Amino acid sequence: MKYQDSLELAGEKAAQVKVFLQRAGLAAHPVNYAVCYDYISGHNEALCIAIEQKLAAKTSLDDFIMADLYSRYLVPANPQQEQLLQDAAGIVSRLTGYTDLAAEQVSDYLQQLDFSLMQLQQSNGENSLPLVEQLRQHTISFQQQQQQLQQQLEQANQQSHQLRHEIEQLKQQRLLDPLTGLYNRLAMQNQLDLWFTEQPGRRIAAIAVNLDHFNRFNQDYGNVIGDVILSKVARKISSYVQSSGLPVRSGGEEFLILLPDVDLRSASEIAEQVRRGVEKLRFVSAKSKRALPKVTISLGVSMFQHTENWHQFLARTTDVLKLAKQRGRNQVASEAMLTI
Ligand SMILES: Nc1nc2c(ncn2[C@@H]2O[C@H](COP(=O)(O)OP(=O)(O)OP(=O)(O)O)[C@@H](O)[C@H]2O)c(=O)[nH]1
Repeated sequence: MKYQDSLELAGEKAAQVKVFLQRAGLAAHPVNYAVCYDYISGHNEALCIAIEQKLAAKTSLDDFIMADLYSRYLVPANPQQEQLLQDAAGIVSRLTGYTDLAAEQVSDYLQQLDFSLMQLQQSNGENSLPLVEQLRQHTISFQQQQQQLQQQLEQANQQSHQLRHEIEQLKQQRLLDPLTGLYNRLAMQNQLDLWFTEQPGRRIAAIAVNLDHFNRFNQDYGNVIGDVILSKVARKISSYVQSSGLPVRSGGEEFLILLPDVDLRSASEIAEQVRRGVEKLRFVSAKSKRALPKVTISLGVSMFQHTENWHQFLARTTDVLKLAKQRGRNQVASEAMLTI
């Protein structure tokens, strides 16, 4: 069991959770409550760090952020994964069973063979026909057993192929954001680790992208339309990323484009193209057929420095993005501006 708090302790924590949720203006529904309870308990270190970072950055926690924290740090194992693991365990145990059975059958047959040969030797040719017949029967039954085993092995082999395919699909899904289809933070982490270990001196640019005044958009038009906007903007962003780059949904309404072998100038040009592309998007409400307001994005561009780790790199890129916000939004800021 995950929680083993006494009734008294759980009551104290519940009171703290209530205060926390009230201060943050969050409803005490199960997701918010679970995230908050874990945070107050302090055992889930990764969750605590994530919340502390948000609080330090004065990010107001809302339902989306809480749902994101829930799925990232609290969500129980995915049932599909559980099923695959069970299937895999089933196939492995069946294969082990077949191997044991095959070894047993071979050993039995060899014993029978030894025994029959001994009897044949001792009989000196007399009464050898029934012995040969017995041996023939043993051989036939052994052949039948082996054929049956062969069929079972073929079946297990087919199932293991299918399983491998499903595992591959699941691995792929684990790396994708379900709303936008872009890569998620896990994929980004993997990719950055790969680039840095494969080629430590490699040039890597990052473009942080954030929708402008998206909170207002959500409030005015609702979260469902907000979601549609997010996925359309995501699609636009990825249309500017070549196959070598990585478009990522790094947070709720935040994206990141990682570009290997690109310098600051080229990355800034790409960022500007993305900005213009998104600005040109037009959205019409399916219900009222009325045009929705223009959506704009702010972008921050920086280059990886080999004296920093990738957390620092991404944090610096976010700082550059903040500069674009401060300068009035709907624009690109580059790290070169930070020193001006
Ligand atoms: N519809 C929808 N909204 C989301 C999602 N994830 C985050 N958001 C919303 O994005 C908004 C982000 O708001 P803020 O961080 O205040 O930023 P902003 O309003 O975009 O303002 P600036 O970034 O300063 O221009 C919040 O209203 C979140 O609820 C999502 O998956 N779907």
